[in-house]
Formats: sequence, structure tokens, C-alpha cells
Amino acid sequence: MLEKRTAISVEDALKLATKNLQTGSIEEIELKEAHGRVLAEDLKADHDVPSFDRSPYDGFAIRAEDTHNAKKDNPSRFKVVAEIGAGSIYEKPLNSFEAVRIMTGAKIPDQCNAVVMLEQVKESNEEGQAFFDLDTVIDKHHNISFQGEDTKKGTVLLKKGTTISPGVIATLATFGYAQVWVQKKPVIGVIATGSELLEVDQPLENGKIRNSNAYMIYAQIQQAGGIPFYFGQFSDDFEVCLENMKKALMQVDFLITTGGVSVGDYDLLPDLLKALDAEILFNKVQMRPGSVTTVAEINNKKIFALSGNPSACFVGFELFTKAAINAYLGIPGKVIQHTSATLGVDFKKANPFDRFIRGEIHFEEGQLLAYPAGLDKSNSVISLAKTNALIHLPGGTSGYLEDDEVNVILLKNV
Ligand SMILES: Nc1nc2c(c(=O)[nH]1)N[C@H]1C(S)=C(S)[C@@H](COP(=O)(O)OP(=O)(O)OC[C@H]3O[C@@H](n4cnc5c(N)ncnc54)[C@H](O)[C@@H]3O)O[C@H]1N2
Ligand code: MOO
Ligand SMILES: [Mg+2]
Repeated sequence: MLEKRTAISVEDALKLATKNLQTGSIEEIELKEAHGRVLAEDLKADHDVPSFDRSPYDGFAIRAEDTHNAKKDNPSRFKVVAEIGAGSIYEKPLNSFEAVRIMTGAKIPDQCNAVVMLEQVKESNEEGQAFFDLDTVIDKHHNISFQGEDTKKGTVLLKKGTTISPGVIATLATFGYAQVWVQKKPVIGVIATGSELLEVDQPLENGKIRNSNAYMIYAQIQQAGGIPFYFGQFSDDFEVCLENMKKALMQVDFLITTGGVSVGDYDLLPDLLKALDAEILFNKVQMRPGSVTTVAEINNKKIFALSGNPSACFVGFELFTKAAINAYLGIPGKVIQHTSATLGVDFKKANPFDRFIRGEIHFEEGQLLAYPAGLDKSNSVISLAKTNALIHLPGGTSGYLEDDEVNVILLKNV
């Protein structure tokens, strides 16, 4: 007799897949290696940026009050007493109608309060002494990048849980972080099951297929910020699978299996999970594909028993494993990132369950359009190559038409 499974909503399944998940441990790494990692501490500015008033232009630092009588027909004449490039400073006194030739990024001398661009003045030289004439009035604070205008000391700039982008790296470098504390990546085991599976480098045999899921999952783990650990593919042999799952569970933070989760004679995962004494959090979800996705827990470790069907396996990972990885990494906010797009074609199938169509989204004349990426079956694999989003059509609808607004799930953290 088949055990009856209760299909739960995607929302409830998501809650269970991330239930009790604590953020993992942290490690200190080189800044150069930090791109894509997740910040493990808040970053507070310990100084102003910039930390001194500086010139945004190549020009002359002056005292604005010296220009108050400057006119087209009666320019003010300045004597150039020094020249400073970025990184140099001028600390000597400065008299009226004296100026410092200053380059972009150099600190404004203390007695100066404005900068005129090189293009604004008429330069001259008398017996080796540089002068310039200025025929316009310059206001105090003209052309000055003020200390603290970018950020003030004490401001919390980046929150723990921020994904480190090139811009975050620039900010960290600005504050002297040669090393940075980040969340450790979860180690995620991958096991493929199925007597029909050939290794990728084996020639095709009648009735058999190459194992594509293990490599797909491997890449999905990398994309989601985990470290994949491949334990291999195993035929539908209970003892072999059990031993390998036990071995894997000792070495990983999460374990993913693919195949054997449905009700067939060789679908061993339900019994394997029972033999492991794992608690089944759910084994049926109101969604297509991936309705048979099963998530279990043992000793606080989650096992994602994903479908063998490639598209179902892909979707199961992107919805549930990805959410668990985000929780482990402490990435805040919505576990699933989505936006709306315009459906590019009719999709008339009625949907008792939520559908997650492997979608291809792109902009056409400023409008985000969503198309099915190819054959939309649970067992299709090639459509995954074009997939860059999942088009989410909620259950209980009678289908969608071209130009309808639909919800699309983005497949990368932004
Ligand atoms: N009587 C029923 N049959 C099925 C049901 C059901 O409710 N009642 N559910 C269907 C649904 S929905 C799905 S999805 C699949 C789930 O299958 P399993 O998770 O049990 O996976 P397998 O039976 O092992 O394989 C299914 C399919 O996928 C291919 N496969 C398996 N592993 C890989 C791999 N690593 N790389 C590529 N392809 C793989 C396998 O050859 C099969 O074709 O069950 C339905 N059946
Ligand atoms: O779980 Mo299956 O993929 O719904 O078709
Ligand atoms: Mg099966």
C-alpha cells in the first residue's frame, strides 16, 4: 500500500526548509578573495570620507575674498607661491592675492577656501615667477570636496549579511580592511541515485542516460555561495545508498540527493530517510515541477531529497536549498528575490498547483518580458540551458495570456 502524502503550500515548505537554521561560523579572508562572499560584521566608518577637504579639480587654491573686486576689465592678479599634487600638503602661511597651484585630490591649504579651475584663469610668468589673472568673483567654498561629504565617521555603512560586491570591496578598502570577516560557505554534499545513470564521460547505452543532475546541482551550489562536495552516483541499491548518505552526512552542512523520491519500486529515498531516522519536514509540495521534493532533518542537518527529473530537481534547489543556503549565510530579507515581467506568450494550461516555468527573461524596448525557456516538462533538461528566471504562476488559475503581468523569480542574488 502506498503511503499517502500530504501536499503542503510552497510558502509552508519554504518555512520548513529554513526552519531552525542558524547562520554558520565565520572566517577571516583576504580582501582580494572576498567578492561574492557575505559580510559577517557591520562596518562602521572610523573616519570621515574624505578625511580632509580636497580639490575636485586641477587649478588654484585661493582665498575667495581676494576675488571680490574681480571683473572682466579689471581682473584680480594672484601670485602662485607653491604647487601641490595629490598626496602633498601646503602648510606655510598664505598672504592676500597669493595662490597655491593644486591638483585634483590634493588637500586644500588651511588658509584657502575655494578652487578655480586651470581653464578659468589666464596664466603668466614674470622672471620665473608664476601669476594668473582671474576676472570673475568666486564664492567661498567654490569647488571644494568637503571632509565627510561622502560619509561621516560613525555611520554604519554596511550591514552584516551584505553580499560583497566590487563596490563593497571599494568601501572596505577605503577603511583599511586588508582582511575581512565573512560567513563560512556551507559545505554541501551531492549524491545522485539511479541505476540508469552513466558517468558523463561514458558512451550512451540503450535505456541509460548520463547523470546531468549532479553536475547541475554542483554548479547551483557554487552559484548560491556554497562549497559542493560530490560523493558520486550510486545505483538503486539500498545498502550502498545508505552507507554513502551516512558517510556524507558526517562531512557536510547540508546534503542533497537527486532521484528516487517518488513512489516507484526503485525510489529508495523515503525508506533511506526512514533508515537514517531523519525527520521528514515535507515530502509533497503543491507545485509543478518538483511536487515530490522532500526535505528532512537529522541532527540539525537538512537533507534535500530532490527529484530525479532534471527540471524538478533544478526548481527544488532554487526554491528550497537556495533559501536554506541564504539563511545559513545570514543573507537577510526575502529568501526569494522576485520581480514582475510581462508574459511574452500565452500559457493556457490550468494550474491546480503553483507552476514554476523555467523562464527566459530579457528587456525589449524597456519592458521586461518573460518567455518559457523551452519544453516545459518536469523531465526536460535542455530548456534549463536558457533559463535565467522562474516564471511563477500561482495555483488555482485557468492559465495566462500574452501581456499578462507575471511574477518572476530571479535566479541570482542581486
Ligand atoms: N505513479 C507516480 N509516478 C510518479 C509520480 C507520482 O506521484 N506517482 N511523481 C512523478 C513526479 S511528479 C516526478 S518529479 C518524478 C520523480 O522522480 P524521482 O524523484 O523518483 O526520480 P527517479 O525516478 O529516480 O527519476 C526520474 C527521472 O529523472 C531521471 N534522472 C534521475 N536522476 C538523474 C540524474 N542524476 N540526471 C539526469 N536525469 C536523472 C531518471 O532517469 C528518470 O527519467 O516521478 C514521477 N513519477
Ligand atoms: O515533482 Mo514532478 O516534477 O511535479 O513533475
Ligand atoms: Mg522515481
